[in-house]
Amino acid sequence: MNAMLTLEEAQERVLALAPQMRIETVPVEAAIGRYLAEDLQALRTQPPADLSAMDGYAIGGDAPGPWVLVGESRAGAPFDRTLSQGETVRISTGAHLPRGADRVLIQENAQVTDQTVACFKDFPNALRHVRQRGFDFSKGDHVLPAGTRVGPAQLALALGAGHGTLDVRITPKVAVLDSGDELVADPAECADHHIPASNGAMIGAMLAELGCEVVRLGPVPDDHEALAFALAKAGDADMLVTTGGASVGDHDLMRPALEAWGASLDFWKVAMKPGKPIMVATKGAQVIFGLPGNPVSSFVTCFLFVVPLVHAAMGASQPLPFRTNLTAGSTLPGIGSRREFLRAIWDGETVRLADSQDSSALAALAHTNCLIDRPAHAVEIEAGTPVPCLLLKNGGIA
Ligand SMILES: Nc1nc2c(c(=O)[nH]1)N[C@H]1C(S)=C(S)[C@@H](COP(=O)(O)OP(=O)(O)OC[C@H]3O[C@@H](n4cnc5c(N)ncnc54)[C@H](O)[C@@H]3O)O[C@H]1N2
Ligand code: MOO
Repeated sequence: MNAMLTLEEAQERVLALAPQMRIETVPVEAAIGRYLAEDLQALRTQPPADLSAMDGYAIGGDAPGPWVLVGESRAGAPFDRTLSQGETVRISTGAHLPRGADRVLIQENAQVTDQTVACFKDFPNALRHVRQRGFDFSKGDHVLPAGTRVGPAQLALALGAGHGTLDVRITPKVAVLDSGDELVADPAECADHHIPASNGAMIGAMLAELGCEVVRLGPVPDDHEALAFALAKAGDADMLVTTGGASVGDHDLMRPALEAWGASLDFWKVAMKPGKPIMVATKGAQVIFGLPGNPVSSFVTCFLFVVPLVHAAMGASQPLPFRTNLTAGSTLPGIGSRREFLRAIWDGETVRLADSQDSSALAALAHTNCLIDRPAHAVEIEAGTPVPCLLLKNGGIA
C-alpha cells in the first residue's frame, strides 16, 4: 500500500493544481469577496489638502488671540482666501484648513462674543487637530498587494483611492455530486433504509459562500452507469467535488467511475482524521476531489482542501485556513497514528470538545466553530494548555 501523504504534502499538491481563473474588471462594490489581481495603486492623495479633524476655529501661529471671525470653511466648501494675523474662520471636521492657518482651536475651548473668538483653555500647538495632506496615502502609493481579499474596508480604500472598478479573477464553476444507494433528495420521502443526502448541499453552500457557481449533480446511486451519466454533466466545470464511495468497500465505486470518465488520480488518502480516504484527480485542467461520504469527513476535507483550492484559483495570496492558538478548556485525549482535527467550540475564552468526535455526527458538527489540530501520537494534555486551532465559519454561535 502507498504511504499516506501528510496534510501539508497533500495541500501543496492540491494548490499546485489550482487553475488561474481569468481576470475581469468589475465595479468596486461587485468585487467583495474576490482577490485583487494586481497591486492596488492610489490614483489620488488622501487627504487631498490639510483638513481639520475637529469642529472649531482655524488659527495661525502662536499668538494667543483673540481673533476676528471672518468666515467659514465647511467640508465641501473651503474658505477662499488666506487668513491674516488676528483672523479666524469657523471650521468643521473634514473642512480644508485655510492658507495662513496651521492649527484648530476646538469649540469647547473657545469663547465667542459677537465676531470675536478667544481661547480660554488648552491653547493648541502647531498642527493640533490637523490631518495633513497625504498622511493616509498619496497618489502612486501601493496601498494593497495583489492577492488581498476585498472585504468592506478594502472596498472603501479602493473607492477612496479613486477606483471605480477593480481587476479581480472570476470565481470557479464547481460541480458537486453526492453518491450512495441510501441517499434520497427529499428528506420527507426517507424510508428507514434511506438517509437524506446532505453533503452536496453542505459543500455547495461552502463554495457558494465564496462566490462559486455551484452545479448540483445527484444524489446518484452506487452504479457505474448512473455515475457515468452524472459525470458527463460535469464537463464544463472548473472543479468537481464528489462525496461518498471513496473508501474500500465493495460499493465504493467513485475511483473507477472517475477513471472511466477520463480522470487521472493524483493521490488517494491523507494521514488525517477525519478525511483519510480523500482522493484528488485531474482531467485536463479540471481538478476533481473525491471526498469521503461521512458528513464530518466531507466538511473537514472541503474546508482543508477544496476551499483553499478555490481561494488559490481566485488569486488569494494566503489560500489556507488561518491558524491560531487557543486555550484548551478541558483535558484533550491522546491521539493515535493519524493527525486529528477535533471538532470543538470556542466560547471566546477557552476551547472545548464537541459532544461527539464521530465522523458521521451532524448534530455535534453543527455546534462546532473551530477545529483543534492535534498531531499524530500526541499525548493527553491538560486544560489551560494552548493548542493550535482553525476557526470555522459554520453558522451556530460563530
Ligand atoms: N474497511 C474499511 N472501511 C472503511 C475505511 C477503511 O479504511 N477501511 N475507511 C473509513 C473512513 S475513514 C471513512 S471516512 C469512510 C468513507 O467512506 P466513503 O467515502 O466510501 O463513504 P460512504 O461509504 O459512501 O458513506 C459513508 C457514510 O456517510 C454517509 N453519506 C454518504 N454520502 C452522504 C451524503 N451525500 N449525505 C449524507 N450522508 C452521506 C453514508 O450514508 C455513510 O453512512 O469509510 C470508512 N470505512
Ligand atoms: O477518516 Mo474517516 O474521515 O475518519 O471517518
